[in-house]
Amino acid sequence: AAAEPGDPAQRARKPRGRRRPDLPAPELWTELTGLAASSEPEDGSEGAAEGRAAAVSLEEALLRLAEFLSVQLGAEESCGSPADLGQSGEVPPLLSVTSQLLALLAWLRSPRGRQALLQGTQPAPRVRPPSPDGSTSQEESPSHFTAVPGEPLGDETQGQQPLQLEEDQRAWQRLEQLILGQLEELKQQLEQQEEELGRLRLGVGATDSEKRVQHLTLENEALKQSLSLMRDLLLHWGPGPPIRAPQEEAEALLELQGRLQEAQDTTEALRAQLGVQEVQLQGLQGALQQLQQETEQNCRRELQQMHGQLAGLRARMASLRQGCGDLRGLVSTFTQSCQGSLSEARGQVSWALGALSSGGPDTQLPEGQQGPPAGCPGRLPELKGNIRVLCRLRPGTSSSLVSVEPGPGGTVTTCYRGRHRRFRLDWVFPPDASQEEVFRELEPAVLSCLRGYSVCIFTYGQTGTGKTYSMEGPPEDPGIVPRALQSLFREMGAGRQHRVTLSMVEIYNEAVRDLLAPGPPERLAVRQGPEGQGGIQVAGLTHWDVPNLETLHQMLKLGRSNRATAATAMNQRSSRSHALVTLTLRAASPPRAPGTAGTLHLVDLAGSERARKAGAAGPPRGDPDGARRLREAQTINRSLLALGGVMAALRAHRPHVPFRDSQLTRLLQPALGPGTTAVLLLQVGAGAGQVCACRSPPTRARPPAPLARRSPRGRRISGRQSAHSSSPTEWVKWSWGQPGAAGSRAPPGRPLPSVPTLRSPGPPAPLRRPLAVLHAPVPTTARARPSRPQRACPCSPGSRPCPWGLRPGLCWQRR
Ligand SMILES: Nc1ncnc2c1ncn2[C@@H]1O[C@H](COP(=O)(O)OP(=O)(O)OP(=O)(O)O)[C@@H](O)[C@H]1O
Repeated sequence: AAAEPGDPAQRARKPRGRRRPDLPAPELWTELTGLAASSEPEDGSEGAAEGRAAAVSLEEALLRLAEFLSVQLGAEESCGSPADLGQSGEVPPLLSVTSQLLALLAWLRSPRGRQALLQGTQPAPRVRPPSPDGSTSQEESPSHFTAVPGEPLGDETQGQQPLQLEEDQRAWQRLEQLILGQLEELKQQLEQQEEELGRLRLGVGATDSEKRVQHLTLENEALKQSLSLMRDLLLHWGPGPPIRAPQEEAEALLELQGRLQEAQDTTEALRAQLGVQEVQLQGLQGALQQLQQETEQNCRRELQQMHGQLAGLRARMASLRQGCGDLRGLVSTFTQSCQGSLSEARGQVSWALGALSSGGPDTQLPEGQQGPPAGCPGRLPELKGNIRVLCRLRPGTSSSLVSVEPGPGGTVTTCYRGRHRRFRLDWVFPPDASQEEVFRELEPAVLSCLRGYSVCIFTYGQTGTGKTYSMEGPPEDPGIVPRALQSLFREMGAGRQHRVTLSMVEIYNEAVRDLLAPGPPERLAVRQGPEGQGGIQVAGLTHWDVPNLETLHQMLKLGRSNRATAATAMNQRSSRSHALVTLTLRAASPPRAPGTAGTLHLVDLAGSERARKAGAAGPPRGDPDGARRLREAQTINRSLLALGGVMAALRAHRPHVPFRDSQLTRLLQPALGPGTTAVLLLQVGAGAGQVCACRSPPTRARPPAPLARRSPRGRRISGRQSAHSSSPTEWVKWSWGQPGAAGSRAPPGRPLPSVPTLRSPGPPAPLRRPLAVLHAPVPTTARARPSRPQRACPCSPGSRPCPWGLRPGLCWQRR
């Protein structure tokens, strides 16, 4: 190497333990192959035959070395250089071994090497293997071997043989030490690998660990090959005399093999452990996922259960509240009933005392006046509750939509969009219930008016469900109103002690109108009565004394005919207004205290309706009928909503009851207040039968030709006043008054009804209400229509004459 400084072997020897960056693996391979080729003797001397054996062995060694290097390089290329193993500048021991071998080859190429080869199969003893640190000392450098090829070997040389042998022996010992050093390095590498394996056992990551294991496996393979190569070289080139070194080496090799085996076993065990851990990890992940899903499902289920329980609790609380309200109502009703009984007893006692004292000592009370009037069954209405709700099903109602359990405390079950709801009511009438059956349940309440009670019966329900049928009924099967009147008059008997007055109003589009007004229809004002008199007053409302039942029927018929009706998609003759019939029964003689008044309100409410269903929605542009129908439906629904609000407030015993929300509730305020009895007949109808019998599209009933309305003074009624008469509905408003009165007209094709003898009730009698009726209605002041209208309406600005000829304060313009 010293002789040929440019030899690649020298370059390979210099950076011992260091990678040669200037010599890539393929070039190294080429260099080694070239060396192998050049190791053959070039001169073809006689030593060639002997040297061939050494050259062949050397070639084999070189081929093995090349094979090893290829394995090593392949391992490095496939695995890359791991960061921890490939520390910068760290060269695998195999390359160091390679560099040593290259140094040896370089020496063999030198003349001295060749000479040594010629002398025997053993390698030249003067080879100075590099020191373990890679440097070659000056005295051990190949330059120390100064033999020249071709120089004859004399006796002097032979005399120096023991010395030379000794020197060779030392050189071989150094070589042995060097190899042992290499082996030490290999051991250290193995220890490092073991450490790496230990680190892998801690488990960093599956992918990195696998890579590391693969890399270490390849390293192990390479080391194994390196070891076997070294062993072969040692066996081939190793010194003969020192027997101990090969043995130790063999032991060391065995130990190393054992370690290698151990490392391989550890690697295998680690790999198996990794596989097991991966399986366990997958299992754990699956279990975790399943656990999450189960937890989520459980949470959802529990949440739903909680929601259900909450809804149940809410419903229970609502029913408890309702029950509490009912109980409160019962208690208050009972208290009032007791008070009523007491006051009645007091009244009877005082009347009896008065009668006895005025008659003299022998006076006896008439037999028939000792008890309450016949047919008045005690205090049944009060004990049944002051608000009772009955229900009647319209014939033809589909049983799949509405099913009932009829009778007292019966139930109505509705099915709407698959949702069933059940309602318990005071009484439920089946669809085939007759008018007689319905009235029988209401009769006690009706008759209680004779004892001074205020009773209100009204029908409520969707349009076309039979409210008017139940209330009025056809002539051949009369409804509640005719039967109630008949029953009352029958109870009063021929020699009746009551004065009966009648009033009848309708609420059309929130306007209160007198259906029995002798003059043209007018909008009446509803006012709160003066302090002390209480109740509600309707200014201008006529109250008619009714002498007998026939007159009463005629008047009701007249009022009905004046009511606003119209054809809708759901009812051919739909009531477009709320109708209120009020009958006041004032006791005029004993046994009742004079002036004691009972009131019976019979209310036929307009039907609640959906504009779309009733055909009122979406009127074609410019269709005034459709627009009016829509407005009617809106006001009807609004007033019914207000009625619902009032009922809810009464039921909940709220301090404020919103009576003022609509004209309907204002008018009904006296009938719904404390101490009164209200009976609500709920009309229910659903299914095909509910639809109007005439399946043809709703025909616009042609209103009768407008009457030639004229004021009593002969002026034409126009503009806003005549809007009433130009209504599209079928109602006909016509003035009705004393025969021959100005403005009396019969509608075309309609005979004038036989006019009963009416008389104005005159100023109201002083009011004496029974104590039980705390808020009995105060009859409004009956206003007799003046026979002759005033010439001018002083309430209008500029003394413009009132077109209706009304008295001052009643003119609509002023109002
Ligand atoms: N119980 C019944 N038996 C026989 N026919 C009935 C019954 N109930 C209702 N009808 C019929 O149903 C139709 C509609 O009834 P009605 O006019 O009384 O309904 P309504 O509820 O007053 O409607 P609206 O609110 O529109 O005035 C009428 O032709 C009536 O004869």
